[in-house]
Amino acid sequence: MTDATRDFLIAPSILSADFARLGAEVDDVLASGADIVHFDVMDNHYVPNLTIGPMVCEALRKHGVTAPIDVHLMVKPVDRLIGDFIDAGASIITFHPEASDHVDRSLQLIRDGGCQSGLVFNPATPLSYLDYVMDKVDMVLLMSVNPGFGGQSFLPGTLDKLSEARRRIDASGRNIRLEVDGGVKVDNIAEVARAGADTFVAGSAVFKGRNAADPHRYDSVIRDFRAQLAGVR
Ligand SMILES: O=C(CO)[C@@H](O)[C@H](O)COP(=O)(O)O
Ligand SMILES: [Fe+2]
Repeated sequence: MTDATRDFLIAPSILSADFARLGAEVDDVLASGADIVHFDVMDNHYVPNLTIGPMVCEALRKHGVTAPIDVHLMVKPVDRLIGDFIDAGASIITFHPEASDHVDRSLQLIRDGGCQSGLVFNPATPLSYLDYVMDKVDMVLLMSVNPGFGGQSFLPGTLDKLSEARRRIDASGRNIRLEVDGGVKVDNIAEVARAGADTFVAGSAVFKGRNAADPHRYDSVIRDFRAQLAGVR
């Protein structure tokens, strides 16, 4: 495994940000040390919640956000929105394989649009969806909660699944990120990293963790995450 594949990235989920001041929230969290912006798209069909779409992604780019935007599509069908998010400035687009009739085609659409591609696995979705498309994914995202809402508790069964995903990624010899999403907190991030994750989505933990002295900064919680990860390297 190369060092590059184990660089740890912190990806705050803006689902838990203050939507009334989203641009400023994204600026603040990036200035506080976050690496990438996790952008949850929910359609009230594939998941029982409704959030934000390509116009908001485009607005963040126009606002001046230059960090990678990691679009997590929880929508069905997926293909038309892939094109819209490519045009809106997404950097990474992941989708749930059950929500696409043609997984290979959806992955290819993302790559053809110049974005990094990935598959998302719900807690009960088997990793076998990777079997014939490993060469078409740049990211594997394991849900550690059932998708649809922030603020849920980490499902412990995810740890073994992360180890299995890490084995598959290492065996592929490709530089594929292993992201985890749901219930990641300061007190479990080290264990999650030890199981094989290198990219950590955290919504409520980050946005409820404003600095006590300055409510526009998140340095202290992001520093706490990194301190935990430093012990894992
Ligand atoms: O995709 C989702 C939920 O479906 C996530 O990205 C959540 O937004 C993570 O929130 P926390 O569990 O970290 O609060
Ligand atoms: Fe997400």
